[in-house]
Amino acid sequence: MAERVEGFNFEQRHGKQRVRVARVWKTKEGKHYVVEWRVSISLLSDCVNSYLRDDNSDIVATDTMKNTVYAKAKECSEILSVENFAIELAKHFISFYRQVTAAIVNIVEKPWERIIMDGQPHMHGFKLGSERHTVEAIVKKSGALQLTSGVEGLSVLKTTKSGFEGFIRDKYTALPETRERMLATEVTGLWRYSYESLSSIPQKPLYFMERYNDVKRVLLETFFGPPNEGVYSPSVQNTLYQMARATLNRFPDIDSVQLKMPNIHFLPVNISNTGGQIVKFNDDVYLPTDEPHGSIQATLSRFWSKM
Ligand SMILES: O=c1[nH]c(=O)c2[nH]c(=O)[nH]c2[nH]1
Repeated sequence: MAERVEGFNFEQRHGKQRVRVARVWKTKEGKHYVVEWRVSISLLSDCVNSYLRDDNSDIVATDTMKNTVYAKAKECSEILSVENFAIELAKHFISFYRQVTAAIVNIVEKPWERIIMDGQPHMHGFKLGSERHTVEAIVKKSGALQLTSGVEGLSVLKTTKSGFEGFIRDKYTALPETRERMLATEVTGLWRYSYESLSSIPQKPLYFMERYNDVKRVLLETFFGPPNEGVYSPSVQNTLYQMARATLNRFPDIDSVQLKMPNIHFLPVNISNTGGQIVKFNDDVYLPTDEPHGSIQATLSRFWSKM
């Protein structure tokens, strides 16, 4: 989106980051639903004069963008997925302002979950869960759409069925080979949907919310394996690939999956003093660490995907 300005190439965008909004919906029967979103907006718009001279006549004020988040939240009279809210916001900016050629809306949803008390879902009580649902919607004036959903902070750990063998050994290698270790990671996932226009997205208001839960389930099932036997992981790399592949195989409307899976190490504890060994590691006592950690990431796309 570069343009030529005074003999230079010039690219610009402006927006409002981290606008926080919560929205509550209440049914006649007294059941409440709540979402909390952190919304970031970035507009590609023809407002080059504001950079070149004292002329703000083409600027959509970022304060207006912030207000729009609250106004649109108010307008949503029915519960909707974070994806649909992002698309609604983006649609507003590209259709309302002649200057705006594309809107990029990123939202992170805070994981408020209905509390269950004595097996009974509470009508208006919620507690904070852990992993967060994310979305990026890019909408152009033409109606072209790029929709990417994701999950962040999905921390998982298994205490066995993980090993790491057969890697390069050289004069700096100290890591022993093993078929028995802990495997822990914090998954960040992004998946791009195949819908390429505003008119092609599914009409069901909670479609993408269900997809989010289904993708998470497939990622977790693949990471852990069946409850009793589990599944052996020969490396984080292989497990990551299996997770990405299972997602593409299961969901035909997802074209591309990116996974980041840091290898969070649990170090075996062995302690001795001159009197002998105080703690001898027997796959039982570990030193949990967060630094340093391995970093493993990959993107798997269908051949025809544009990601
Ligand atoms: O699953 C792993 N992948 C690696 O690339 C790696 N490197 C390492 O030291 N341990 C591990 N484990």
